[in-house]
Amino acid sequence: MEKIIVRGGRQLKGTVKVEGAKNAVLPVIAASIIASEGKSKIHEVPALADVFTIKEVLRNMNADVNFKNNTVTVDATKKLTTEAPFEYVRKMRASVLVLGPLLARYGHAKVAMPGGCAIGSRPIDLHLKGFEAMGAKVHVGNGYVEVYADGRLQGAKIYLDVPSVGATENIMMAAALAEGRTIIENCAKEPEIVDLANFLNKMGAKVVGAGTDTIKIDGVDKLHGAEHAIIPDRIEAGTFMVAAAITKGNVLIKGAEIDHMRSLVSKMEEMGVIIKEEKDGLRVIGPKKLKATDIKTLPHPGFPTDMQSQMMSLMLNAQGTSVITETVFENRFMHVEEFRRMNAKLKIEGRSVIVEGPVVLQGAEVAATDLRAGAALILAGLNAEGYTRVTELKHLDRGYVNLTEKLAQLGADIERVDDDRIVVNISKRTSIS
Ligand SMILES: CC(=O)N[C@H]1[C@@H](OP(=O)(O)OP(=O)(O)OC[C@H]2O[C@@H](n3ccc(=O)[nH]c3=O)[C@H](O)[C@@H]2O)O[C@H](CO)[C@@H](O)[C@@H]1O
Ligand SMILES: C=C(OP(=O)(O)O)C(=O)O
Repeated sequence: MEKIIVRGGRQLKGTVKVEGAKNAVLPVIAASIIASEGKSKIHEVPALADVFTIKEVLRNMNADVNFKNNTVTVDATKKLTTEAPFEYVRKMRASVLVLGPLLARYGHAKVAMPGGCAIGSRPIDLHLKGFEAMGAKVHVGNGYVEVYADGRLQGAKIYLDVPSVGATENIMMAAALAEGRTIIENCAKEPEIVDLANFLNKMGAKVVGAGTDTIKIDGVDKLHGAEHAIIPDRIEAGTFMVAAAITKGNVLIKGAEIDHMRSLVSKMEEMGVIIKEEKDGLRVIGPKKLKATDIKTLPHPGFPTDMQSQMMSLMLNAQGTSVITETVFENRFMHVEEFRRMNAKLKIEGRSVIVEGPVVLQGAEVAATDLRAGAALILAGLNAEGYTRVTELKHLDRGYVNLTEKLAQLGADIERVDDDRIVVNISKRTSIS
């Protein structure tokens, strides 16, 4: 079995470069299939398992997709098929993002219905409600969702009950070719929404308001391929920020975009972490003692749910009681049990977790319950006694490129092994002073 083995106690120092954002690249690649003319060239693409999955989804539909040197080229000018089977959606829920583009271009799309996952039930009712408002018919059956329209979709006013990232993206892409104006109210405001809108506009779409809570899209007749560079991954950047802070280290995170991470930066500063803006990124310096704080996950610009478990690792090292409240996903505390295996003092109360710190974490064999939980357990291992062995790495590989190598370059004692070797001589950590 593959696992990552971390021995705690090393201070991280040096520079690490952030990859392009997973949550931006997936919708952008999906959007590229709306183009009936010309190729799209997408730069700063991270070599993630999810990127390979979306590439296979598109190839399976008859698009030409190539991925080389962090650039993806898509030629979708041939007639595409309009189906994404379960084998892809099972691997990655974001496969549902082809619904909007296919519906816009062909008036038909059929995609396996995504189930729930380790963080919640994750319905797609708001995506479908948006399509229906634009005149599409929706049929759900036999594990598939099928959407179809007679003729062009019609622009509509759509209010989202919750500012769903995926629903905003799917509706924005469908509306790009609709007749007339679509207005999405209470939409998501994440930086990845802005990146998608920028890409669509380069393709010839007319999208305004991305990054605010109302987006207006004036439909056009067709879109063409475009060239675009993906924004930096704010969650990968945040993960390295926590790694620096937890090890009392000093790390320059190149490419980290402070404007995308204000809530995280301010919470980490509250905990005593020093964060300095430099020309090409953020320098993060861990304090001798971390202070406890509270966080509540919220849609952007609130605190991101995708940083919740990593913050739990940091809080376990802080002086005093911290409280984490998860409001975005109803079940994103699976990692609590794994942290407990490492001697963490955590109490779940409804949608909150009470974190008692500081605690001397002990290395243990733990499983990544989702991709961010995997990262959080590695972070905890960086300052734990002895060896932490993290399994279920398929989750981690969906969202992080070479995390082991990058942390090792910063000085962590970490390796990824592909066998069942038992680590003997479990040494005590060298203390981080
Ligand atoms: C590929 C990608 O970009 N993934 C991100 C995206 O996921 P994703 O787009 O799936 O997340 P959403 O913003 O849609 O989900 C937010 C909340 O809305 C609910 N909901 C969503 C859609 C819907 O039709 N009905 C409904 O009730 C969800 O169950 C969840 O409770 O945003 C999440 C919230 O920031 C992040 O954690 C994910 O990393
Ligand atoms: C939950 C996440 O992603 P996804 O929506 O792709 O599952 C994440 O990136 O933390």
